[in-house]
Amino acid sequence: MKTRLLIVHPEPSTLALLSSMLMSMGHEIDEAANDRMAVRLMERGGVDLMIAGVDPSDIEALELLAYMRRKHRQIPVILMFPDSNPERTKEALRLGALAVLKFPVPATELRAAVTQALGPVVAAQAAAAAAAAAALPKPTTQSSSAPPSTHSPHQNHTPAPAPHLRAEQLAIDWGIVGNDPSLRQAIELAASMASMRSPVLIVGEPGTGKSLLAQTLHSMGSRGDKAFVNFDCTARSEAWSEHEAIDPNSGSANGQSDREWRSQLAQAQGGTLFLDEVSALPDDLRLQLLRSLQDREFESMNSNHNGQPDVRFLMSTSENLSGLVEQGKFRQDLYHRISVICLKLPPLRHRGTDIEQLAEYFRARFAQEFNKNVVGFTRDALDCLNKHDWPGNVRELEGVIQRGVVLCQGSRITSGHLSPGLGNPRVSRPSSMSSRPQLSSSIRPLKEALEEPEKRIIIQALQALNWNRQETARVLDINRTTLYKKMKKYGLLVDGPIWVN
Ligand SMILES: Nc1ncnc2c1ncn2[C@@H]1O[C@H](COP(=O)(O)OP(=O)(O)OP(=O)(O)O)[C@@H](O)[C@H]1O
Repeated sequence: MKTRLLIVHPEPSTLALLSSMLMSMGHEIDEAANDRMAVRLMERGGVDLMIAGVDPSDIEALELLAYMRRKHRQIPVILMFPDSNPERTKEALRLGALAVLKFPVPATELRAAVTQALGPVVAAQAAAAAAAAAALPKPTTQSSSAPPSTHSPHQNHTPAPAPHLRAEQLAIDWGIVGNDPSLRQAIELAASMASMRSPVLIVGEPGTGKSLLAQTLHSMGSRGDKAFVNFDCTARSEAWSEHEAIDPNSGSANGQSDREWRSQLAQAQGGTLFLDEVSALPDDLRLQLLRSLQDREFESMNSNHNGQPDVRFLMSTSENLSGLVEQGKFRQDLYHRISVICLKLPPLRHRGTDIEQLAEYFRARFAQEFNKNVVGFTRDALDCLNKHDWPGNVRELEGVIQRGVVLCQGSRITSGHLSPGLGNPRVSRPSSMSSRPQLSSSIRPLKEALEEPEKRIIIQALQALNWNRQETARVLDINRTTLYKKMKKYGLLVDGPIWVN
């Protein structure tokens, strides 16, 4: 799939230089010496990215950008200024420029900016190709408020409730592939609150795209050009439990958590602090979070800023937080504050045709990355993908397709290029895990073969101990974080499908 770039610059020699820098990436290039020519080429259609060199001191420097935002909102624009001009840069970013580079620009930097800008475009092309390949019924003019249909990969391509253009649009705008109604609902809700300051909790199984959605929510809003600080609560909790094991006297009393919290807030000043897997946040930091949220409420009630850092909190969880509250394992007061706005991401196995769209997207991405001429999938490979349960959700699919592209010697990925065991009958979910998984008799890598008995032992212990993790970790003689990670890996984290509306 070729992408077309439009380069705009008044200097013919610069135009030629930029074209030669980018042509080697395999893009088709159009050139325009001025705004008028650029507009004409835009109206002809087919352009995926505009790169324009402008003089920031020129009063009309941002006219072309403004035109692009008015008429071609989805097409990214990269500007190049010959001199640094922070004021104009800020204005250009506010108007919607994807990036402002200083010209002359090193070829590597320019190519990196172009690759980044075209990521969503490639995703959109892949989504469109996947939709076409799946030969879905023609989209109707159904409105997006129509009730969402329930999708199952077993259903034979139930017509999607909204036009596929919609999926394309999502991919173009935010690099999120998928047409599932619940996914779309979550993204639309995210878009509507992107510039608000209120905390948002993103809920979904591991690998469903919670971090991607958090990053998108941040980038879409008014804080998009400020810091996005990702705080991995599980890693923090693990580091902390190791520290405790070495020094049992250390803890919150020594003020370390206070310093750590302040440092995170300082880093995220003006932007977003994303607490990934918030239920793993250690108790002392939960208290810090609660205080920060309370201070925020106090501040807005009194409409004064009492020196609190200006940080928006986004959080994710793959656990049933209300269940943890009931079991006394998560503070109720904190839960009420963080769960006011809750975005729910559906598991991949409930997302019907999204499996094929995502597979096509990752195939295109990895084929480009590894420079391989892998153009699609055989029917048996698609059957395998559709039959699988995807406990690791989109992340698992991404890994499977990456492997498929690497192993594929021909032009299409076959079932043989996919992971062994994929397409076997679906494994049961945590709620119906009474039966033991069968051990395969085929010879496989040891690490992979050991996963099945490990999973079975963990399930047995959890069931025997009524899913009490602390007890289970004690009985299995592993620490709680290790148990948590293994549960996450095997798709055992969720007590019930809390993200299904
Ligand atoms: N709809 C999507 N379109 C394209 N890529 C996606 C989509 N959803 C997830 N991904 C990709 O799948 C991978 C896993 O996504 P992400 O890390 O956001 O999941 P997560 O729910 O935060 O996982 P975890 O709970 O394990 O932290 C990432 O590489 C992400 O870019």
